[in-house]
Amino acid sequence: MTTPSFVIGIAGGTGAGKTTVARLVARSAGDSVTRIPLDNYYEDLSHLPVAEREGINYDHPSAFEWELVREQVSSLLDGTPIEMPNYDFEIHNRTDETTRVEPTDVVIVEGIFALYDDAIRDLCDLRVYVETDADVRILRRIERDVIERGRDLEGVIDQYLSTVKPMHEQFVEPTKKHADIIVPEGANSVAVNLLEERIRAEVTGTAGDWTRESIEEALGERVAADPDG
Ligand SMILES: Nc1ncnc2c1ncn2[C@@H]1O[C@H](COP(=O)(O)OP(=O)(O)O)[C@@H](O)[C@H]1O
Ligand SMILES: O=c1ccn([C@@H]2O[C@H](COP(=O)(O)O)[C@@H](O)[C@H]2O)c(=O)[nH]1
Repeated sequence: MTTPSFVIGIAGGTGAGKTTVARLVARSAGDSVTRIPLDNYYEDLSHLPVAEREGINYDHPSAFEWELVREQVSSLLDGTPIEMPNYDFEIHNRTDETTRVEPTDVVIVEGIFALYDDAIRDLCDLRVYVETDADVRILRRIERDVIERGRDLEGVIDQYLSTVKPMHEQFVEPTKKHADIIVPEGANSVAVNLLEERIRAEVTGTAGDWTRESIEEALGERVAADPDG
Protein backbone atom coordinates (compact mmCIF):
# COMPACT_ATOMS: atom_id res chain seq x y z
CA MET A 1 0.00 0.00 0.00
CA THR A 2 1.18 3.53 -0.77
CA THR A 3 1.18 6.03 2.09
CA PRO A 4 -0.47 8.44 2.11
CA SER A 5 -3.46 7.11 0.20
CA PHE A 6 -5.13 8.93 -2.68
CA VAL A 7 -8.38 10.40 -1.34
CA ILE A 8 -11.43 11.08 -3.52
CA GLY A 9 -14.36 13.07 -2.13
CA ILE A 10 -17.71 12.48 -3.87
CA ALA A 11 -20.45 14.98 -2.95
CA GLY A 12 -23.84 15.90 -4.40
CA GLY A 13 -27.49 16.10 -3.46
CA THR A 14 -29.55 13.22 -2.19
CA GLY A 15 -30.37 10.82 -5.04
CA ALA A 16 -27.76 12.38 -7.33
CA GLY A 17 -26.00 9.04 -7.73
CA LYS A 18 -22.99 9.48 -5.40
CA THR A 19 -23.11 5.98 -3.96
CA THR A 20 -23.58 4.47 -7.41
CA VAL A 21 -20.58 6.36 -8.81
CA ALA A 22 -18.46 5.47 -5.77
CA ARG A 23 -19.40 1.80 -6.00
CA LEU A 24 -18.74 1.67 -9.74
CA VAL A 25 -15.31 3.25 -9.54
CA ALA A 26 -14.37 1.19 -6.46
CA ARG A 27 -15.45 -2.06 -8.14
CA SER A 28 -12.69 -1.94 -10.73
CA ALA A 29 -9.90 -1.46 -8.19
CA GLY A 30 -10.90 -4.32 -5.88
CA ASP A 31 -9.04 -4.43 -2.58
CA SER A 32 -7.07 -1.27 -3.31
CA VAL A 33 -10.07 0.96 -2.62
CA THR A 34 -12.07 1.68 0.53
CA ARG A 35 -15.43 3.46 0.53
CA ILE A 36 -16.28 5.66 3.52
CA PRO A 37 -19.99 6.64 3.35
CA LEU A 38 -20.49 9.80 5.41
CA ASP A 39 -23.98 8.56 6.32
CA ASN A 40 -22.24 6.28 8.82
CA TYR A 41 -21.10 9.35 10.71
CA TYR A 42 -24.47 10.84 11.65
CA GLU A 43 -24.36 11.75 15.37
CA ASP A 44 -25.24 8.90 17.69
CA LEU A 45 -28.86 9.58 18.71
CA SER A 46 -29.37 6.54 20.96
CA HIS A 47 -30.43 8.83 23.80
CA LEU A 48 -33.54 9.92 21.84
CA PRO A 49 -36.70 7.83 21.30
CA VAL A 50 -37.36 6.80 17.67
CA ALA A 51 -40.29 9.25 17.36
CA GLU A 52 -37.98 12.14 18.21
CA ARG A 53 -35.25 10.88 15.91
CA GLU A 54 -37.76 11.00 13.04
CA GLY A 55 -38.01 14.78 13.44
CA ILE A 56 -34.28 15.52 13.23
CA ASN A 57 -32.90 17.61 10.37
CA TYR A 58 -30.49 15.13 8.75
CA ASP A 59 -29.56 17.55 6.00
CA HIS A 60 -27.87 20.13 8.21
CA PRO A 61 -24.08 19.82 8.63
CA SER A 62 -24.50 19.77 12.41
CA ALA A 63 -26.19 16.35 12.16
CA PHE A 64 -22.76 14.76 11.55
CA GLU A 65 -20.00 13.85 13.98
CA TRP A 66 -17.25 15.67 12.10
CA GLU A 67 -14.54 15.05 14.69
CA LEU A 68 -14.93 11.31 14.18
CA VAL A 69 -14.89 11.65 10.38
CA ARG A 70 -11.67 13.68 10.52
CA GLU A 71 -10.08 11.33 13.03
CA GLN A 72 -10.94 8.17 11.11
CA VAL A 73 -10.01 9.42 7.63
CA SER A 74 -6.71 10.72 9.05
CA SER A 75 -6.06 7.35 10.72
CA LEU A 76 -6.51 5.55 7.42
CA LEU A 77 -4.09 7.96 5.78
CA ASP A 78 -1.58 7.28 8.55
CA GLY A 79 -1.88 3.58 7.79
CA THR A 80 -3.99 2.72 10.85
CA PRO A 81 -7.18 0.58 10.55
CA ILE A 82 -10.45 2.05 11.86
CA GLU A 83 -13.70 0.76 13.35
CA MET A 84 -16.23 2.54 11.12
CA PRO A 85 -19.73 3.04 12.57
CA ASN A 86 -22.69 1.44 10.74
CA TYR A 87 -25.95 3.31 10.19
CA ASP A 88 -29.52 2.05 10.03
CA PHE A 89 -31.80 4.49 8.14
CA GLU A 90 -34.96 2.70 9.27
CA ILE A 91 -34.31 3.58 12.94
CA HIS A 92 -32.38 6.79 12.20
CA ASN A 93 -29.42 5.68 14.24
CA ARG A 94 -26.11 3.87 14.36
CA THR A 95 -26.21 0.17 14.94
CA ASP A 96 -24.22 -1.51 17.71
CA GLU A 97 -21.79 -2.98 15.19
CA THR A 98 -18.80 -1.33 13.59
CA THR A 99 -16.90 -2.38 10.47
CA ARG A 100 -13.14 -2.75 10.58
CA VAL A 101 -11.63 -0.84 7.66
CA GLU A 102 -8.03 -1.39 6.65
CA PRO A 103 -5.94 1.38 5.04
CA THR A 104 -5.83 1.11 1.24
CA ASP A 105 -4.18 2.89 -1.69
CA VAL A 106 -7.37 4.78 -2.49
CA VAL A 107 -10.02 6.07 -0.06
CA ILE A 108 -13.37 7.34 -1.32
CA VAL A 109 -15.30 9.62 1.06
CA GLU A 110 -18.85 9.88 -0.18
CA GLY A 111 -21.90 11.79 1.04
CA ILE A 112 -23.98 14.94 0.70
CA PHE A 113 -21.32 16.86 2.68
CA ALA A 114 -18.16 15.22 1.35
CA LEU A 115 -16.93 18.61 0.15
CA TYR A 116 -18.33 20.66 3.06
CA ASP A 117 -15.82 20.34 5.88
CA ASP A 118 -12.56 22.28 5.35
CA ALA A 119 -10.39 19.61 6.97
CA ILE A 120 -11.92 16.72 5.01
CA ARG A 121 -11.78 18.71 1.79
CA ASP A 122 -8.09 19.40 2.41
CA LEU A 123 -7.45 15.68 2.79
CA CYS A 124 -9.00 15.03 -0.64
CA ASP A 125 -6.72 14.77 -3.68
CA LEU A 126 -9.66 14.71 -6.09
CA ARG A 127 -13.00 16.41 -5.42
CA VAL A 128 -16.06 15.27 -7.33
CA TYR A 129 -19.59 16.71 -7.31
CA VAL A 130 -22.36 14.59 -8.78
CA GLU A 131 -24.98 16.90 -10.27
CA THR A 132 -28.45 15.69 -11.11
CA ASP A 133 -31.63 17.74 -11.57
CA ALA A 134 -33.72 18.11 -8.41
CA ASP A 135 -36.82 16.53 -9.99
CA VAL A 136 -34.85 13.42 -10.95
CA ARG A 137 -33.28 13.26 -7.50
CA ILE A 138 -36.59 13.40 -5.62
CA LEU A 139 -38.08 10.72 -7.86
CA ARG A 140 -35.07 8.49 -7.18
CA ARG A 141 -35.27 9.24 -3.48
CA ILE A 142 -38.97 8.38 -3.22
CA GLU A 143 -38.31 5.02 -4.85
CA ARG A 144 -35.26 4.27 -2.70
CA ASP A 145 -36.66 5.48 0.63
CA VAL A 146 -39.91 3.56 0.21
CA ILE A 147 -38.27 0.34 -0.98
CA GLU A 148 -35.02 0.35 1.02
CA ARG A 149 -35.38 2.74 3.95
CA GLY A 150 -38.84 1.83 5.29
CA ARG A 151 -40.55 5.18 4.53
CA ASP A 152 -43.97 6.09 3.14
CA LEU A 153 -44.64 8.48 0.28
CA GLU A 154 -46.13 11.22 2.46
CA GLY A 155 -43.18 11.13 4.85
CA VAL A 156 -40.63 11.36 2.05
CA ILE A 157 -42.43 14.35 0.52
CA ASP A 158 -42.80 16.16 3.88
CA GLN A 159 -39.14 15.65 4.74
CA TYR A 160 -38.06 16.75 1.28
CA LEU A 161 -39.99 20.01 1.41
CA SER A 162 -39.24 20.86 5.05
CA THR A 163 -35.52 20.08 5.29
CA VAL A 164 -33.92 18.20 2.37
CA LYS A 165 -34.60 20.81 -0.33
CA PRO A 166 -33.82 23.98 1.68
CA MET A 167 -30.67 22.44 3.22
CA HIS A 168 -29.53 21.27 -0.20
CA GLU A 169 -29.83 24.79 -1.55
CA GLN A 170 -28.18 26.38 1.49
CA PHE A 171 -25.38 23.92 2.27
CA VAL A 172 -24.90 21.15 -0.30
CA GLU A 173 -25.16 22.86 -3.69
CA PRO A 174 -22.68 25.64 -2.74
CA THR A 175 -19.96 22.98 -2.20
CA LYS A 176 -19.99 22.38 -5.96
CA LYS A 177 -17.53 25.27 -6.29
CA HIS A 178 -14.89 23.11 -4.58
CA ALA A 179 -15.15 20.30 -7.14
CA ASP A 180 -12.39 19.43 -9.60
CA ILE A 181 -14.86 17.37 -11.62
CA ILE A 182 -18.65 17.61 -11.99
CA VAL A 183 -20.33 14.35 -12.94
CA PRO A 184 -23.77 14.70 -14.52
CA GLU A 185 -26.61 12.27 -13.72
CA GLY A 186 -24.74 9.82 -11.46
CA ALA A 187 -23.82 6.64 -13.29
CA ASN A 188 -22.23 8.43 -16.24
CA SER A 189 -20.03 5.95 -18.07
CA VAL A 190 -17.58 8.53 -19.46
CA ALA A 191 -16.97 10.05 -16.04
CA VAL A 192 -16.81 6.68 -14.30
CA ASN A 193 -14.24 5.45 -16.84
CA LEU A 194 -12.12 8.56 -16.31
CA LEU A 195 -12.22 8.12 -12.55
CA GLU A 196 -11.35 4.43 -12.91
CA GLU A 197 -8.41 5.40 -15.11
CA ARG A 198 -7.16 7.88 -12.52
CA ILE A 199 -7.49 5.32 -9.72
CA ARG A 200 -5.60 2.75 -11.79
CA ALA A 201 -2.81 5.29 -12.32
CA GLU A 202 -2.65 5.99 -8.57
CA VAL A 203 -2.59 2.32 -7.67
CA THR A 204 0.11 1.51 -10.24
CA GLY A 205 2.08 4.66 -9.40
CA THR A 206 1.86 6.13 -12.90
CA ALA A 207 -0.19 9.24 -12.01
CA GLY A 208 1.51 12.61 -11.86
CA ASP A 209 0.52 16.18 -11.08
CA TRP A 210 1.41 18.99 -13.43
CA THR A 211 4.52 20.91 -12.51
CA ARG A 212 5.87 23.98 -14.26
CA GLU A 213 8.55 21.81 -15.83
CA SER A 214 6.15 19.12 -17.08
CA ILE A 215 3.77 21.77 -18.51
CA GLU A 216 6.68 23.39 -20.35
CA GLU A 217 7.77 20.00 -21.63
CA ALA A 218 4.26 19.13 -22.82
CA LEU A 219 3.65 22.52 -24.47
CA GLY A 220 7.17 22.98 -25.74
CA GLU A 221 7.27 26.56 -24.49
CA ARG A 222 8.06 28.59 -21.39
CA VAL A 223 5.16 29.21 -18.93
CA ALA A 224 4.86 31.97 -16.35
CA ALA A 225 6.18 31.22 -12.87
CA ASP A 226 3.54 30.47 -10.21
CA PRO A 227 3.42 33.60 -8.00
CA ASP A 228 2.65 31.36 -4.97
CA GLY A 229 5.38 28.89 -5.73
N1 LIG B 1 -27.26 7.70 -14.48
C1 LIG B 1 -28.27 7.10 -13.81
N2 LIG B 1 -29.41 6.81 -14.47
C2 LIG B 1 -30.46 6.26 -13.81
N3 LIG B 1 -30.47 5.94 -12.51
C3 LIG B 1 -29.36 6.22 -11.81
C4 LIG B 1 -28.20 6.81 -12.41
N4 LIG B 1 -27.26 6.96 -11.46
C5 LIG B 1 -27.79 6.49 -10.31
N5 LIG B 1 -29.04 6.03 -10.52
C6 LIG B 1 -29.98 5.46 -9.55
O1 LIG B 1 -30.40 6.51 -8.70
C7 LIG B 1 -30.69 6.01 -7.41
C8 LIG B 1 -29.98 6.86 -6.37
O2 LIG B 1 -28.59 6.68 -6.56
P1 LIG B 1 -27.59 6.73 -5.31
O3 LIG B 1 -26.26 6.41 -5.85
O4 LIG B 1 -28.11 5.90 -4.19
O5 LIG B 1 -27.70 8.27 -4.94
P2 LIG B 1 -27.05 9.08 -3.73
O6 LIG B 1 -26.00 8.21 -3.11
O7 LIG B 1 -26.48 10.31 -4.36
O8 LIG B 1 -28.18 9.40 -2.81
C9 LIG B 1 -30.25 4.54 -7.41
O9 LIG B 1 -31.40 3.74 -7.58
C10 LIG B 1 -29.35 4.43 -8.61
O10 LIG B 1 -29.38 3.15 -9.18
O1 LIG C 1 -31.60 8.95 9.72
C1 LIG C 1 -31.52 9.50 8.60
C2 LIG C 1 -30.31 9.90 8.05
C3 LIG C 1 -30.29 10.48 6.82
N1 LIG C 1 -31.43 10.67 6.13
C4 LIG C 1 -31.38 11.25 4.78
O2 LIG C 1 -30.38 10.66 4.01
C5 LIG C 1 -29.95 11.58 3.02
C6 LIG C 1 -28.48 11.37 2.72
O3 LIG C 1 -28.29 10.13 2.10
P1 LIG C 1 -28.18 10.00 0.49
O4 LIG C 1 -27.78 8.58 0.32
O5 LIG C 1 -27.14 10.97 0.05
O6 LIG C 1 -29.50 10.31 -0.08
C7 LIG C 1 -30.16 12.96 3.58
O7 LIG C 1 -30.74 13.77 2.59
C8 LIG C 1 -31.09 12.73 4.78
O8 LIG C 1 -32.29 13.43 4.62
C9 LIG C 1 -32.63 10.29 6.66
O9 LIG C 1 -33.69 10.46 6.04
N2 LIG C 1 -32.65 9.71 7.91
